[in-house]
Amino acid sequence: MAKSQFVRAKPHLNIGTMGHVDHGKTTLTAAITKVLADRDPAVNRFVSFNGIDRAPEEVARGITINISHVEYETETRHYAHVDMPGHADFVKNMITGAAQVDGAILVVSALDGAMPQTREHVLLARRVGVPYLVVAMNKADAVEDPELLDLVELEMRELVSEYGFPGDEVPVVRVSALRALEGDPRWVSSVMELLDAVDRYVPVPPRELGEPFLMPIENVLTISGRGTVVTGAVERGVLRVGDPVEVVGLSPTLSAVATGLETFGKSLATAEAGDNAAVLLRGVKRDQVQRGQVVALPGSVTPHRRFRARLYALTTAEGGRHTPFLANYRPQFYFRTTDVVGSVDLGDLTMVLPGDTVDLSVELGRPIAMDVGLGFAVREGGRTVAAGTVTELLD
Ligand SMILES: Nc1nc2c(ncn2[C@@H]2O[C@H](COP(=O)(O)OP(=O)(O)OP(=O)(O)O)[C@@H](O)[C@H]2O)c(=O)[nH]1
Ligand SMILES: [Mg+2]
Repeated sequence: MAKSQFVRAKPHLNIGTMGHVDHGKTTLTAAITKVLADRDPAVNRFVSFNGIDRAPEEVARGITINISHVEYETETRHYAHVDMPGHADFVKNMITGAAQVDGAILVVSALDGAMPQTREHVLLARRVGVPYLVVAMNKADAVEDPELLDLVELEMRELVSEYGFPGDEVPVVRVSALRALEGDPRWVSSVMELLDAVDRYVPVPPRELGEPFLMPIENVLTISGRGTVVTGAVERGVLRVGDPVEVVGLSPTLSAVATGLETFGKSLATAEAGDNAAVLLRGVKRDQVQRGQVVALPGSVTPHRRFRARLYALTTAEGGRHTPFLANYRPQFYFRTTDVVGSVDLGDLTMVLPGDTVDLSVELGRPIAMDVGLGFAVREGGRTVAAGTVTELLD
C-alpha cells in the first residue's frame, strides 16, 4: 500500500526535553501528545509513556536510555520532539539529541530544583548550539508551598544565565506532566501554557536549504524487500528521491543513491534541513553503514582524523577536571551522533588548566566527516570536561 504523503502545511521545528534523571521528561513528552491529541485528534496522536521508553532495559530500569522522536502539531506549527535521557551514563545520547534541536524544554522537578545533569545539560545545550531554552518546572502538583516554587524558578533563571542564556526572558512554566496525562483540567492547561511559550518564544530558525545536503546517521534499519534505511535529522540542504549521495566517515567513503524518503512514516518527495528523515539507500548493505557516519552530497564533505581546534576546558565548578591535562591526553571526542577516542597535541603549551581556552591539534582514532566550524564535546570518565570547535582541517 502506498504511504500517505507528508504535507508541509505549517512551519516545522525540532524541539526536545532535557534535564536531570527522573524529573519527568518522558512523562511530559507523553502528556504533550495526550493534550494535543485530545484537542485536535485529526492531526495529533497520543504516544503513551511506554510507547516512548520501550526498550526492554528502559522498561526494566525505569529510565530513558535512547533518544526517541515523537511528532505533534500546535495551531501554528509542526514539531518533531526528541525525548532525551537524563541519566549521567547516557549523556552521549543526550548530546546527539541536543545537536538537532531548534529549542529545548529544560525539565526540572520543582521538588528537587537544579541537579547535576540539569546543569550539565544546560552547559551542553550551550556548547552544541541549542539557541533557545524554555523551562518546564515539573511536578508542581507535588509542591504545596508557592514560595518554594518561586525559589526554584529563581534558581533556574540564575543557572541558565550562568551559561549565557537570557535568564530574565526565558519562559519558566509550572506544569504537572503526570496530572496532565491523567486529564486534570488545571494541569492540562499548564501543558498548553508551556506549548504556547514554545510557540511564542522559540523562533523558526533560518534553514540552510542552499547548502550541500548533509544528514548525520542516527540509526540504521533493514526493511525487508526494500533495503537499508538510515535515519537522522537533516542538518543542511535538500535531498530529492533519486539523488546520488555519499556515506562519509569511520570507514572508506561509499557511494549510493537515495531511492526513498520518509518522515514519521509518511513519504517525502524531498527531505530538507530540519526534517527528521529516513533515507532508503540503494546498493548498500546493512553492515556497510553505521551511526556516526553522515549521508552527504557527493564531494561536499570529507573524512578527517587530524584537525586543529579551539577548546574550552570546563572549570571544576562546571563539572570539569580538578587537574590540568598534559600532552598526549586521550579523552573521547563527541561529534554529532558518535564519539571517538583522540589524542591532543598541545604544541608549545605544557598543560591546559580547567577554565583555559586554547588552540591545539587533535588526532582521532577514526576519521569523521567534518568541516571548519563543527562543534564537539570532550568527555572522560562519564563527564564532560571540555568543548571545542574545529578551526582547521589537517588530514
Ligand atoms: N508528582 C509528579 N510526578 C511526576 C510528574 N511527572 C513525572 N513524574 C514521575 O516522576 C518519575 C520519573 O518520570 P520520567 O518521565 O520517567 O522522568 P525522565 O525525566 O524521563 O527520566 P529519565 O529519562 O530516565 O532521565 C515517574 O515516576 C513519574 O511518574 C509530575 O508532574 N508530578
Ligand atoms: Mg525519560
